[in-house]
Amino acid sequence: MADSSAFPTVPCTPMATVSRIPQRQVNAAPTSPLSGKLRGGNSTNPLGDLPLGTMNRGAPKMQQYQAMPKKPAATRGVSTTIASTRALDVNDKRGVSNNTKLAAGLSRKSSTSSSVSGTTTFNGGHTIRSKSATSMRPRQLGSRPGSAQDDVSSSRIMPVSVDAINAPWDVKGRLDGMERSYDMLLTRLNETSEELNAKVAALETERRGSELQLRQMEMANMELQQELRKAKSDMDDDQRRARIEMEDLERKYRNELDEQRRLARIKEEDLHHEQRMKSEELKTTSQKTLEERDVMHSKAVEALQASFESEKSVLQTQLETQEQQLREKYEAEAVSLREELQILATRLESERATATFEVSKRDEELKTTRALVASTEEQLQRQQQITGDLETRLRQQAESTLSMETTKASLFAKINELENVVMNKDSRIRDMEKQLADATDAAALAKEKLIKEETLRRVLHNQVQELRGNIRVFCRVRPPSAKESLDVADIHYPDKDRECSAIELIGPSNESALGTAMGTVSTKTHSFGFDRVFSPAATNADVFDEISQLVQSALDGYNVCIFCYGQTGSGKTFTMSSDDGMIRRAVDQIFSTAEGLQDRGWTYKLEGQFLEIYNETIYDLLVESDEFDKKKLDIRQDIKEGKISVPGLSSLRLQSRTDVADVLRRAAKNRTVAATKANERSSRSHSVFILSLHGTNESTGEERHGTLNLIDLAGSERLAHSQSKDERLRETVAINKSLSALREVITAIGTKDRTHIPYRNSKLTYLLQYSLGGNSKTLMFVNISPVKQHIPETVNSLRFATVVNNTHIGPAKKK
Ligand SMILES: Nc1ncnc2c1ncn2[C@@H]1O[C@H](COP(=O)(O)OP(=O)(O)OP(=O)(O)O)[C@@H](O)[C@H]1O
Repeated sequence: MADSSAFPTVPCTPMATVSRIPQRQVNAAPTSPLSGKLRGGNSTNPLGDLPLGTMNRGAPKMQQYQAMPKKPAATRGVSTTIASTRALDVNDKRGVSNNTKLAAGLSRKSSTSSSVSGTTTFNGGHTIRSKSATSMRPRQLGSRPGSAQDDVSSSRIMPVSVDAINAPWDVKGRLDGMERSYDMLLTRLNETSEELNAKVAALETERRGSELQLRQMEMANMELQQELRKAKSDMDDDQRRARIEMEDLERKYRNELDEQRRLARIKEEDLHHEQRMKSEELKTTSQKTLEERDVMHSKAVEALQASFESEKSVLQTQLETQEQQLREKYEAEAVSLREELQILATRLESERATATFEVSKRDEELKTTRALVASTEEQLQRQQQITGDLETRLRQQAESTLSMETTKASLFAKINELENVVMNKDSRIRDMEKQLADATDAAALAKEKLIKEETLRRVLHNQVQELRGNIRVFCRVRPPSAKESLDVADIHYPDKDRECSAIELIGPSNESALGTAMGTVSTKTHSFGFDRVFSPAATNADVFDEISQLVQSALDGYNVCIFCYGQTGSGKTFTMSSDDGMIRRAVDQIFSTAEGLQDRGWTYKLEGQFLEIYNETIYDLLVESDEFDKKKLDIRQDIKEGKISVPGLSSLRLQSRTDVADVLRRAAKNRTVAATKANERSSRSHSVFILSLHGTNESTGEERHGTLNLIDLAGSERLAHSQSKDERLRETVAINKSLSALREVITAIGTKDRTHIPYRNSKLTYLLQYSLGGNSKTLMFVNISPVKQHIPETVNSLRFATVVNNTHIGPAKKK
């Protein structure tokens, strides 16, 4: 039996190959190269490797077999049956390349075996002839134990020997021999499969050569056919001639033939008679012989039949066993194949899934690409449309350009005309411009002259003031706040469009006894005149414009004293110490002018001091905050030098506007600290900013010493009105004392007899001794409130201001 390992796994692909093999090739497997491959894939076919030559050589062997000494027909018949079964087996296996087909082949084999392969007839010469026997291979018939291997190794033909055919009726031995041959063939099959492949290739080459030869032969055939046609026509001619001759001869010999026939018929009848007689005799003899032989043959057939039956049953059993084994093997193989198939299917499924995924991905990409293509096409269409529109517009543009060219030409003509007109007009305009320029120059000259005259007027006015020696007084009325808007005093500015020096205050109603009896009410108008009156509309800039020349005097070496007088809340601090107040503006101007004077050789050194007089005590506003209030300062007079100093008072060098801003900030901070200690202290103290200027001229060697005192006085309310108590009372007394002293000093200065001027009555007057006493240019701001309720205080302030304004202090001197 063939080893199970001899059945290699049939791959899937060869199955497909098999299914494509034409049926003709399957049946004629040994001669087909494809069947060779098929055999290579199915090693269970022991005859599958028989080469073409071997198979072809089967015919002579068959003839040899037929020519062999006759065996008992029954024996040969059995061998033939087995051989034909094998042959069928081989053919079936060759034709079936998968398990299913193999199983079908096996079942077919079985049925074939049981029907004793085709027709078995007994001929007179005891020869068994069958269809299977004629188609089977002689080598199978001749296989026997011991000789098979040599035969296979020496040749692929199974040798057929007469001895084998005449071998004794050892069916088992013969079967064993056949099985061994079968095994050897199987082994050989594996060995020769490669050779077969090579041979198949060679056969293929041979086939191609044969095809070539066939084509050549076809060509030759065609030539031959042509010759044949020619020969045929020649032959037709000859035939015609021969027929005529034949007919002649026929006619000639017909009579002779008829005669001969008649004679032969007579002779035949004689012979027939004789033959019938002899035949009767022979028939009788033969009948006897045949009957004897029939009896003998019947016995032999019966014996053969019995032996055949037993052998058949043995074979049947073996066949079934083989079939069972094969079935099991094939089933196992089928299972493994199925598993393999399953694995392949799984793999295929996963590959299909991957492929599906890939396909879907590609689909997505395709969709995206299509969408992209669609959008691109859309864009292209849009672009084309735009291009079309643009072309249309271009055409329209070209047309309009053409028409514009025409228009342009006509316009050029018009332009030329207009240019001529314009040129004429230009010359007229130039004339007019010249006239205008002349007029403007004249106006500028007139304005300049006017300004100069105004300046001159002011200078002269100042000179007159200086000659008169008066302290100048500026009156400033602050605007009412939102709260005060319903209680505003009736204030008039009678010369607001001219000198701006008069102010009228309409007092409260007065009802006299007579007036009451008469039923009349009188109001008093308080009229005052000062150097300048500023209405609520005036800004600090407007105010500073009027005092800038006075500030300039400090650079020229004069002592300048500017102070603000007025009741609490009348606008003193706003005028003097606010961000754009007189201190800031005066210092700015001094720095600007000093910088301008550098060209003329002047260098200025500036120093600042800031003090506060509160309750007749002097405080340094430029010390550190924690030092404030700790240092007590006093005033010292240097009669020789003619100046007042405060020893220990901080004096800061001011080199820039920033330094001045720092000084003001520090002073404001200290005043805030002081305010927490004494409520509303800032209103109830005098603050004095002292700017000392020392100028030297390198070119001329001149020196100038000037002082600018900017003073924000405490509120000037009268004691009777203040209703103050305790500390507040003390403050008020101190304030009134210093302000009274100021009044007294100014009054004393204004008198003709100046023997005693009470400067030392207060710290304020003592400090301002040289600023008030004739060696100074002094300016007093009288700040007044616009509130009706404050009219009495306002009138009081204005009266004091009038006194000051009328005071003659003599001309100031340069130092
Ligand atoms: N010309 C002005 N224009 C606008 N507001 C002003 C003007 N003058 C004063 N004020 C405002 O009036 C209020 C009182 O002014 P300010 O503090 O200067 O008065 P004061 O006389 O210095 O008072 P005190 O004696 O208490 O220091 C402030 O709010 C100030 O801003």
